[in-house]
Amino acid sequence: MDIVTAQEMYERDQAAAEAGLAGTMLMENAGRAAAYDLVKHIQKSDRIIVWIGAGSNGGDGFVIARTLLNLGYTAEAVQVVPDEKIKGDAAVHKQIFQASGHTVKKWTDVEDAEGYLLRADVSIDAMLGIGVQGDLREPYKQIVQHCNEASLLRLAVDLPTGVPADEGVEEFTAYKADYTSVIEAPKLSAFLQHTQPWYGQWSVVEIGIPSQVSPAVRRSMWTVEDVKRTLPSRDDHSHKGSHGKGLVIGGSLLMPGSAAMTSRAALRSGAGLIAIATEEGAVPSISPYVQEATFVERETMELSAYDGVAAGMGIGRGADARALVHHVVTHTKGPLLIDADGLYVLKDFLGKLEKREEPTILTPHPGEFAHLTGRSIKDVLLSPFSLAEAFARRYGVYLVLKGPSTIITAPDGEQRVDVTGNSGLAKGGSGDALAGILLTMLMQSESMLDGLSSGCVLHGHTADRVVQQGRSKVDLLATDVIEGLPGTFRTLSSSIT
Ligand SMILES: NC(=O)C1=CN([C@@H]2O[C@H](COP(=O)(O)OP(=O)(O)OC[C@H]3O[C@@H](n4cnc5c(N)ncnc54)[C@H](O)[C@@H]3O)[C@@H](O)[C@H]2O)[C@@H](O)CC1
Ligand SMILES: Nc1ncnc2c1ncn2[C@@H]1O[C@H](COP(=O)(O)OP(=O)(O)O)[C@@H](O)[C@H]1O
Ligand SMILES: [K+]
Repeated sequence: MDIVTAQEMYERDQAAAEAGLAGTMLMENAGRAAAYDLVKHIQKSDRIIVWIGAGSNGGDGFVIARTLLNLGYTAEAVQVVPDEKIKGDAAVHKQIFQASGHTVKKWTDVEDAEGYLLRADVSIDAMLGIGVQGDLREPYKQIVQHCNEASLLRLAVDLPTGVPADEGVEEFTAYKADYTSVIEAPKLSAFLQHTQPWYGQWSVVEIGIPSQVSPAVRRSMWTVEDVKRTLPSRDDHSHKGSHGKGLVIGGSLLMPGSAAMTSRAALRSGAGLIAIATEEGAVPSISPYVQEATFVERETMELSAYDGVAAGMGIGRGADARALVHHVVTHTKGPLLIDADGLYVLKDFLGKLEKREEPTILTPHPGEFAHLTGRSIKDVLLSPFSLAEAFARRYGVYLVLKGPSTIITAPDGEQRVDVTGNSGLAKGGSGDALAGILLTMLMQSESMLDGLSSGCVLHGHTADRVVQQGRSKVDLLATDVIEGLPGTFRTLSSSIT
């Protein structure tokens, strides 16, 4: 499913119009689709108020109110702006609403809002959508404030009023939705840490824009269904060499667990062979947890003997670590993933990545990405899509920017978003497990972007499954996720069980 900016959404609208789908038709589709989606959250006995704003989001509101009334719900349509502001397609739908025998109520002052809210169980926000610019003006601001304070169910259409569609906007006032029925495609703000909570839960309704005429967007969600579709199959005649021979360069005397978890996660994800290059003194602490792995000495490791290398977890941030990562970046000829401490020390010679001919994969969380880019974490969280794209293009790398919504960017700028996972993963070790899964995926997948995207979903989806099946978000450990992988593989593909 594509993820769009406001501009890209307007371009779709335009393409649909050129294909003959008039704006009024699209608005009818949008309103009806949203109404049928929203009623899943409404009881027949609920009293509903539909707030209608000045633009096309308000137009959707007239269609929604008419559909709800037709279905036998008790709904009031409240236009929050003067009549002259209702124009174009929205005016057509207002006309149809009235011609259907319904009355348009008006919001005139703040007491009105309180009165309406006192009588309602459910509020549907069809005030503003992707057209919002800057902070809310009156009367929207007051109405939003009253709605947010009232004890009722808050639903929204397309976007909660006031939430910007795009990234980069820090300050805004917005309607706090419990659920949002998103029109046609999710907007960037549905995935950002500071805007996503305003949506509540959300899902997307299809409104009839022919996908063949929609301008291509190189940004989409990657889901469990996509993993099922693209997961590498395990050939009956395969041998261990067929599934990838990987090297994990990680761990140290004080941080042995990281290398153990990355290696174990790689093996649990199907890697054929895993070798570990760690500090000699750490070997006895690591080997009991991954009996299947072999060990190689860091001084003599043969970097070109592997189908994939993952480096950096638990190596520390001192001069030795820096020299190690420098050596690895210079001499590894195959695909190379760098994580954790490796990213920290990489900063001084990032330029070297541009010269690599085989894929480089960097897997920072926002703090590590801020360090790599010299930006603040706040900036990273405000504009992760554009910063990730610029960085991936500049250094020619695959960038996995981790978080509740993980953004995977290819060197050509194509982006995927993984929304699986839960706050149980916000715990040391989760990133190490992910690095191991990704190491296997990068060795086995025909498409690097598909493989990395699937690796992120395998990780998050497994955490979700394990939490549903006995663990909680409080006690979940990275090792639980690793040991949950077999269950995930069993549910994903009958050909591998
Ligand atoms: N493909 C599409 O683009 C479709 C869009 N539809 C709906 O149309 C919406 C977009 O319509 P519009 O472009 O009219 O945008 P909006 O419905 O968001 O409204 C824009 C209006 O709000 C006013 N406004 C902007 N910022 C404001 C602020 N800070 N305070 C107060 N008023 C402000 C503007 O002056 C303008 O009148 C979508 O969100 C969706 O709900 C659907 O009807 C059908 C298809
Ligand atoms: N609240 C959350 N919801 C979903 N996934 C999360 C959440 N917090 C963290 N994660 C995931 O957990 C992993 C954490 O990685 P990282 O920050 O590198 O952890 P570590 O410090 O353990 O290496 C990432 O895959 C990230 O997407
Ligand atoms: K809205």
